[in-house]
Amino acid sequence: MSQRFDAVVVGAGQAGPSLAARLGEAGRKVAVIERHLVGGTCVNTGCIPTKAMVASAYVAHMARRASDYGVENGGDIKVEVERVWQRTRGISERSRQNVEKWLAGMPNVTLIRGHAVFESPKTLRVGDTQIETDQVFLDVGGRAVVPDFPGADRVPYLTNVGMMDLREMPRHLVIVGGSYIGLEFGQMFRRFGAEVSIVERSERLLPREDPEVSAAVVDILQREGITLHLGAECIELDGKAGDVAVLARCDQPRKEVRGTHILMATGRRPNTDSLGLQKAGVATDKHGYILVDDQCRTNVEGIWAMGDCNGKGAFTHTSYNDYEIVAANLLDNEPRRISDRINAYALFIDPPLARVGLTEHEALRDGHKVLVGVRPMARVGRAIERGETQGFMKVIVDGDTNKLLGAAILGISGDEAIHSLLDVMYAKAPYRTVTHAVHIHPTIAELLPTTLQSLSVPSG
Ligand SMILES: Cc1cc2nc3c(=O)[nH]c(=O)nc-3n(C[C@H](O)[C@H](O)[C@H](O)COP(=O)(O)OP(=O)(O)OC[C@H]3O[C@@H](n4cnc5c(N)ncnc54)[C@H](O)[C@@H]3O)c2cc1C
Ligand SMILES: NC(=O)c1ccc[n+]([C@@H]2O[C@H](COP(=O)([O-])OP(=O)(O)OC[C@H]3O[C@@H](n4cnc5c(N)ncnc54)[C@H](O)[C@@H]3O)[C@@H](O)[C@H]2O)c1
Repeated sequence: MSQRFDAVVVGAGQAGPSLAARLGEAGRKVAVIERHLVGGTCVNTGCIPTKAMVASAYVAHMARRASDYGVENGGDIKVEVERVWQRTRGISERSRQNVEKWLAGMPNVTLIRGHAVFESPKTLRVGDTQIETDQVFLDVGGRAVVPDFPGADRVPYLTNVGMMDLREMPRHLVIVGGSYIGLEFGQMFRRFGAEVSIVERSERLLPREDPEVSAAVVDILQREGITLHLGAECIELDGKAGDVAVLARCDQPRKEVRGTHILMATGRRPNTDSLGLQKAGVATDKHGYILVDDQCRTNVEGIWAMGDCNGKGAFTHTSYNDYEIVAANLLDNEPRRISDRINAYALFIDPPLARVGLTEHEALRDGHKVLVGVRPMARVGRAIERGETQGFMKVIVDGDTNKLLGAAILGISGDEAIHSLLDVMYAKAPYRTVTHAVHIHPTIAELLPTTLQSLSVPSG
């Protein structure tokens, strides 16, 4: 069978459905091809279910701390794992169903289920169906990458996908990789009652962050009883279901961390290896990320790549922004670009780590005249009143231009408060815009002006 569309979107993750909607509204006949679950990683096995679980873990944590607030709840807290999963699944499934309904109601858009492969730049195959089109928009995302550790072929392990199907509470979860996935799952499972060990190759957690950020995150996790093994080299896996071990062979002395379950959180790779990109002539880098220009165009006329698969971002908001860029250029005559994007993300441990722009290290490396302001959360009224004073806020300003270069807020509600700095950075306004703004009392953002009034040249 053969079908013809004006445009084909491959992947119904964070960029694809929104672009399909715009193209359909513009009168184009559009196919969206999805091989698995509509909504992609974020909705089904990523942001949405993990943040739902983080919320359960937070409640468990605060319930244990209830008496700090003068509330007695009768002693031991029991986490009913099956109910946590039911709640999580419910939230994720409703989100997926909403996207499915949205797609089904889009004018001029057809959802085709199956795995798409290029046969030529303007021809794709999905099973027995050949699809001819003028334009292809790839939004194929990525998946967990598991290094070729000795033992990985015989020792059972989980990735973020398997974590969603777990039905029992691990007695001891051993996590390889101490970054977003490892730290978010690590803290939540510790709060659910599991023993948690994290094995990380780098000498410090989150090595891309400034050292005091890494140190504060280590402190937060260790206070909750998470065991960290940093600088772990030459990892091997051993054992069988229910009794597994992660070994760091090159360490002196050699390390062995035994547990009941292993979670691999060692990064992701793009889903571009089974897409037939060679048949279309689409170029990738050596890791398989599709090479794109500043407006998500590949090297082949009529083919675009958006989201995690182009390697220009690894977040839901960057994937969605890629859609906005493509739509603006194609449909609105507005030349939006990836390079206009300011790096921003949050690590959703509790308290969260929110980041925008450059770290202090990056700002110094780039030759800026760096000024830094720091304020511990223990000196932020709202954090004191809430009894959640871990962490600090740090702002980085260019002393020549008076512009904000970056910020980190490791602290309660930092993931929200940081947007008042991010928006000023997008506006390219001087940092004094923030110091002159009157913020609401008592909030976390209220102390951002004060932090900016304490700028000085960093000592180290
Ligand atoms: C555990 C976890 C937690 C996360 N938490 C956050 C968070 O809190 N905040 C945040 O911003 N980001 C988070 N992320 C990252 C976020 O999920 C991704 O950046 C985002 O989903 C990328 O969207 P995408 O559209 O590029 O790809 P995806 O969401 O991966 O969608 C790609 C889609 O393409 C389909 N597909 C692939 N190949 C084909 C093919 N050949 N034919 C047909 N269909 C195909 C896939 O089935 C999938 O549905 C998290 C990720 C993980 C794993
Ligand atoms: N809050 C969020 O926005 C959020 C949450 C979860 C995931 N994500 C996305 O998912 C992606 C994947 O997250 P991730 O944490 O798996 O990957 P990552 O690439 O961020 O980190 C991988 C970690 O594993 C370590 N590692 C790699 N190889 C190792 C080895 N051989 N031995 C020991 N340690 C090793 C690395 O040093 C690193 O710390 C991220 O890029 C992120 O964008 C985002």
